[in-house]
Amino acid sequence: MSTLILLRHGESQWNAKNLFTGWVDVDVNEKGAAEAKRGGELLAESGLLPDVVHTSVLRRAINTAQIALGACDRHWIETKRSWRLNERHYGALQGKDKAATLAEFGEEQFMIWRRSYDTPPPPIDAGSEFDNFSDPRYAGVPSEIRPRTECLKDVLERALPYWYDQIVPDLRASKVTLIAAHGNSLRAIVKHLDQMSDDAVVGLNIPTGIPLHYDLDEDMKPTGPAAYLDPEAAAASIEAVKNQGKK
Ligand SMILES: O=C(O)[C@@H](CO)OP(=O)(O)O
Repeated sequence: MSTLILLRHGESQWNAKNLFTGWVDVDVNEKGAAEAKRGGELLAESGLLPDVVHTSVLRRAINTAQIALGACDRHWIETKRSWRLNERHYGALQGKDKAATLAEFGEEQFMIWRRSYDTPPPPIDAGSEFDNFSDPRYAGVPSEIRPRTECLKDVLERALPYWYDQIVPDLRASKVTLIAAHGNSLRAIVKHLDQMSDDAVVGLNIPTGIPLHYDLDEDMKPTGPAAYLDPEAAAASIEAVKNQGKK
């Protein structure tokens, strides 16, 4: 059996401001750092001590992982990072206020952009303020696959090669494996693991900073339902994520 832990970054500066974030590299705020620390304490309390951590290349996931690992004395473990674990690229919505977007376009369009499986927001304009296309960290990503917007299906398609090539080998080697990533990149991974339908994943929201524990069999299938290490806090945070944008 293999142990996998998924951890969404703690609250970010833009989560708190209610802005669409995507590939914009904002950090966790004070509350987010506290959530990350608590996440690490939960790992220690549960005896789930990671042997390896995989993160995106965005600082809110990188710093959340480091704070959480520090809190359970595993700050020294092997670390791997990939753009394939990044948040969904939010296209032209990056930097926009969620409540203002909801008011301007209406709830149906807002929810299609936020949660539909296969409809991406409009692409971001090249050279606009929150366009990350030429950021040096993506220099090694072929330009034809470097996104200017993404739907969840696109995220799953770019995350799966990393899952199979980098994460599954660690799980097969019996390493307790932590993935520190983002609301939508983790939704894609959960969809894959739990074999959720395209319709069911619309209702899936991931709380900030609370480790989600999976036991996987040798076919990398969950042996039972995944469990949040603090179910009560997870339920409250899921509700808050769900209602973002609404006044
Ligand atoms: O703005 C974003 O990048 C994401 C995660 O914070 O938001 P949402 O939950 O609306 O997909």
